[in-house]
Amino acid sequence: MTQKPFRPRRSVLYVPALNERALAKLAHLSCDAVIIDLEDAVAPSRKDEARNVLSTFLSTREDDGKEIAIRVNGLSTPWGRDDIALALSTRPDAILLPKVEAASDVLAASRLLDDGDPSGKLAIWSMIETPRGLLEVGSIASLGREPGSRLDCLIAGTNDLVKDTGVRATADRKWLLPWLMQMVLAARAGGVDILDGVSNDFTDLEAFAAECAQGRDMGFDGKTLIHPAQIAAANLAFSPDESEIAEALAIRAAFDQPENAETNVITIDGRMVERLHLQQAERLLAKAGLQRKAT
Ligand SMILES: CC(C)(COP(=O)(O)OP(=O)(O)OC[C@H]1O[C@@H](n2cnc3c(N)ncnc32)[C@H](O)[C@@H]1OP(=O)(O)O)[C@@H](O)C(=O)NCCC(=O)NCCSC(=O)C[C@H](O)C(=O)O
Ligand SMILES: [Mg+2]
Repeated sequence: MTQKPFRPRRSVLYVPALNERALAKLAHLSCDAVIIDLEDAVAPSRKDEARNVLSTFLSTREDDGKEIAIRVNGLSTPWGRDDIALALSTRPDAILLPKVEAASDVLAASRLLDDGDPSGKLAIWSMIETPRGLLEVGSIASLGREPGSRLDCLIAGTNDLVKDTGVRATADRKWLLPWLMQMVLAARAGGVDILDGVSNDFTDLEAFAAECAQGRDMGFDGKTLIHPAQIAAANLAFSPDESEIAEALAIRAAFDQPENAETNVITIDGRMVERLHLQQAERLLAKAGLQRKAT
């Protein structure tokens, strides 16, 4: 299977599609990706207006390297198909499907994209935010391993999960943690990225930094954000630090030695290092922008 090119998704900012002032700010923000929301951030009476604003924004913006996803409305709503048509005409990098409950939801959206985007460049990201979606997360994520699959990323929707399950949203997220770990596991099995849910209090940056650190330690690739004030902490938490980079470079250098070419277990600074650690090191170095040059 060919490896997908690495895209950093440390900080992924939601912006309501109707908020022109916020859209105009995006070019100056240092988030890795943006999700422009046509779903929950837009009232039902304003969906058409939001699509128009978004269309103008996407057709006039200059590419600044950020990944752009459009969060469409669900296909069972009156707006989902028009949102997908908009995505096909404006060509973001991805559409984000809300409230995905089964692999068939992703496949249905993928079929709608096939006619307008036969090359399969438009990726699909999927929210996991309902009890059913959570129970099906393994089969949803496993689509990522299907040849030609558009599924590229899962996103935890913790607000909807709290609403639908009745768990209390505590600062330490203790009731959500088992479900979040389930999502991480499913994403790894399916070979897709997984992003942590949002933190609604955008004024308590200390608590936010702690939540980012928790998400990083749980294995998330990045965090979804609601406010520009949250970008710096997410970028910091989900970037490898200097000592991790140094250690990974040492592992790469050790396995590059000709005498280790046929060796799977070596010692570095008194610690056992296996080839599996080399894979881990290469993934970390890719995150730090230090991937090996193609030969
Ligand atoms: C939460 C907000 C409504 C707060 O907005 P505001 O009161 O305007 O905040 P500030 O005055 O502090 O804003 C300062 C300037 O920053 C700009 N800004 C604010 N938010 C954004 C943003 N997201 N992207 C870009 N720029 C932003 C403001 O425009 C101010 O600039 P200026 O006007 O020039 O002074 C607001 O932050 C917001 O709307 N956030 C996103 C909300 C959203 O999209 N929600 C839906 C997605 S979250 C979700 O659904 C999760 C999931 O589905 C689940 O279930 O968990
Ligand atoms: Mg939601």
